[in-house]
Amino acid sequence: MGRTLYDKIWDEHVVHTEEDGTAVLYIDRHLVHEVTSPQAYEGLRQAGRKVWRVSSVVATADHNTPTTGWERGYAGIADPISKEQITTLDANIAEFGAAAFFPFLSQRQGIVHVIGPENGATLPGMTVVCGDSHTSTHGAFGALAHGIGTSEVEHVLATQTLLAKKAKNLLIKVEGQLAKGVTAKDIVLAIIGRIGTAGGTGYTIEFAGSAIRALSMEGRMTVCNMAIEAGARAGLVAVDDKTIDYLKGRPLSPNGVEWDQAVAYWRSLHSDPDATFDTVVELDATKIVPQVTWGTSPEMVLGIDARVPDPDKEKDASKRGAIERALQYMGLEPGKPLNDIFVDKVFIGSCTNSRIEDMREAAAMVKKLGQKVAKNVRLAMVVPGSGLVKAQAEREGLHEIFKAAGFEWREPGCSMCLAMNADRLEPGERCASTSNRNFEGRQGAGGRTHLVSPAMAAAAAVHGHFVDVRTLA
Ligand SMILES: CC(C)[C@H](C(=O)O)[C@@H](O)C(=O)O
Ligand code: SF4
Repeated sequence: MGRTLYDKIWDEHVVHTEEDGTAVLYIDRHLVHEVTSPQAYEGLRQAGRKVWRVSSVVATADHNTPTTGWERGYAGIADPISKEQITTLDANIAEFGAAAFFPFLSQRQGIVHVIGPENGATLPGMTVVCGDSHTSTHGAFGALAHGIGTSEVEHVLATQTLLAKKAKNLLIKVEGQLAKGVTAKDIVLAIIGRIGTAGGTGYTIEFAGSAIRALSMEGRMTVCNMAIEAGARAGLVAVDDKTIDYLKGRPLSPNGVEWDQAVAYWRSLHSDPDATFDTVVELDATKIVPQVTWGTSPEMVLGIDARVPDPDKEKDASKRGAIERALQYMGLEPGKPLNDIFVDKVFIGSCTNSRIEDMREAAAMVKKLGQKVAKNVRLAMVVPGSGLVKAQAEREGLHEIFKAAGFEWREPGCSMCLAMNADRLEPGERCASTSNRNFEGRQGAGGRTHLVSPAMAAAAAVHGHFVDVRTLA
């Protein structure tokens, strides 16, 4: 019987399965950041344990790092708790070791889900874990990657294994060509709009179809990044030439004979033609329009040509209540066209959309519009996902386009994706954001988040309100 890509990677890594289905899974790559690792290392220390396979660990500081003031070094980290988390990671890696460590201020530092792939730390067929829910991102490389909790971080550090139960297989097929201006972010928001934030619960999602094949690796990472917002712990895309080309020559990628052997294996990393999925969902890419979230969950999303929903039209009482609460929090009136929503801040960044292609997409929109950030927008910021992305963008002159238009060009990190560092929304502020979560208070207490693509965020910054980027071509 044919196997899915998920089945194949799972089978390769199972060490043992209990009668109730609980499996011991071997872990190839462990990505570590400063938020979810301190207690795990402390646990090892107290038990007198070492890290089982130091060469599997790749670490960086990202959530708490400031995006300004790097010239002041560690003194530039204003918040004492942030500073402590960052220095604790430094000390833990110094004591326990890692294959690679990109600390605060280093040139390769960045968001863990950006630096993993760009350094070749994420390879096809691997099991990848990180104490972070957006680890699903790495599934874009045909790796089985998912987030784990702090106690599991300790377990993996100590044993190189994870206890897990196999999920079901969900195939999401997106067929057809995207319209101009419609991007990977719009695909994944449209998927979540369709299946809901619980649609993928209990599944590993494989994203397939011609629209997914046509995406760059960056685009595939954007899609897999938000698999977790669709309820699935892991998302996958089959390996193809793009995957292999992306990885060639990366610092931690294999080379020489090992590269050839690896590529031969990687080419088997796709679902067999006769593989069966527990559930199949199909989307027509030609019908996807630029998406904007209007509420406080990623599933509260509509095309830019829509209006804010009217709770009175919802028959289901609990859904009606959810819409009412969301609209109240978001300060929105039913029936308002989405393109009449004005924003106070714009954030282009996060592990969803801070790679070089996202920077290019946003810069191209700013350049095309040829105007400055609108007067009503208090702050428009672009935060590259890593030091390497920043350097590449600067080589291409993208920072000059942003700065000339009035955007701030910052140092890499999670930044305003979540309020764990100095970048945040003030109560009541409304933000066009390229991140992945729009929960209440996510970007700061009382802050209002609208999730969009980089092109949509750039256009909102210049116009001061949302606009359909398809009309700007
Ligand atoms: C801080 C971390 C544990 C968290 C996560 O797991 O995703 C964060 O990255 C987020 O995006 O909410
Ligand atoms: S950028 Fe945002 S979603 Fe991604 S790891 Fe950082 S906080 Fe989490």
